Amino acid sequence: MQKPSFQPYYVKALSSEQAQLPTWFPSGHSEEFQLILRKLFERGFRLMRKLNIQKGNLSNISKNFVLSNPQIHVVMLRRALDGSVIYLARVGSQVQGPSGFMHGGATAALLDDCVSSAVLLSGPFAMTVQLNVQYRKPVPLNSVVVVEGYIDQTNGRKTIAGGKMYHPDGALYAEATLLFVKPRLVEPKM
Ligand SMILES: CCCCC/C=C\C/C=C\C/C=C\C/C=C\CCCC(=O)SCCNC(=O)CCNC(=O)[C@H](O)C(C)(C)COP(=O)(O)OP(=O)(O)OC[C@H]1O[C@@H](n2cnc3c(N)ncnc32)[C@H](O)[C@@H]1OP(=O)(O)O
Repeated sequence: MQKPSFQPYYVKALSSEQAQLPTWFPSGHSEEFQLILRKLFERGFRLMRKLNIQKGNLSNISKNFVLSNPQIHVVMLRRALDGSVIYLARVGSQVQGPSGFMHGGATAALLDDCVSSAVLLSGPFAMTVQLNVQYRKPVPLNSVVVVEGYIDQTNGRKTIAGGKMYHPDGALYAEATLLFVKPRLVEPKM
């Protein structure tokens, strides 16, 4: 009798998620694709549909500079356990800074956006007031990068958060610390 083949849960997850993935992403059969997502699934991240945040007054958020940029294709994942967010992004050839490499401002924008998503999805509306980026290695154009955003601590209206951008094999490109402030409630005039 033929044994049923063992199919890890992420393979099933991948096949149901694939239909939603953008066409730029490496095909579902490519090893790179399977490997990146498998590692993220194993760490508890799950794919988020942009559709989930395209409802009502949140619709403008996915139109922002990073998420709507045709040169920065983003697939968003989130881990319910701690609210961390991952952007799996493919950086196009026109996001160039130094020849052949990604512009540092675009790196900062991607980090800011990913960490902002983690903050916004986990709590009340807050804005970035400080962003400190450490650039460790130049990011090649036309490559897939993993961007991770997480919250460190919240104290009153202030939230300290962090982000990392790395190659899918784990090599660090950049890391950032951010301060978010929830705007003061403006008292209505009587
Ligand atoms: C609407 C609901 C949204 C729900 C979203 C749901 C899902 C989201 C999903 C996906 C999201 C995707 C992407 C995210 C989208 C965009 C990401 C981009 C993020 C950005 O790109 S965002 C733009 C750049 N960002 C700014 O444009 C901010 C300009 N800024 C201000 O608009 C004001 O700054 C404000 C209103 C923030 C605060 O003003 P305020 O008057 O309410 O507060 P105040 O001044 O009193 O400061 C209170 C305490 O923060 C300290 N403090 C303030 N600033 C500081 C600083 N720079 N350094 C150190 N400490 C600072 C003070 O020292 C004081 O501290 P203390 O209390 O200890 O004295």
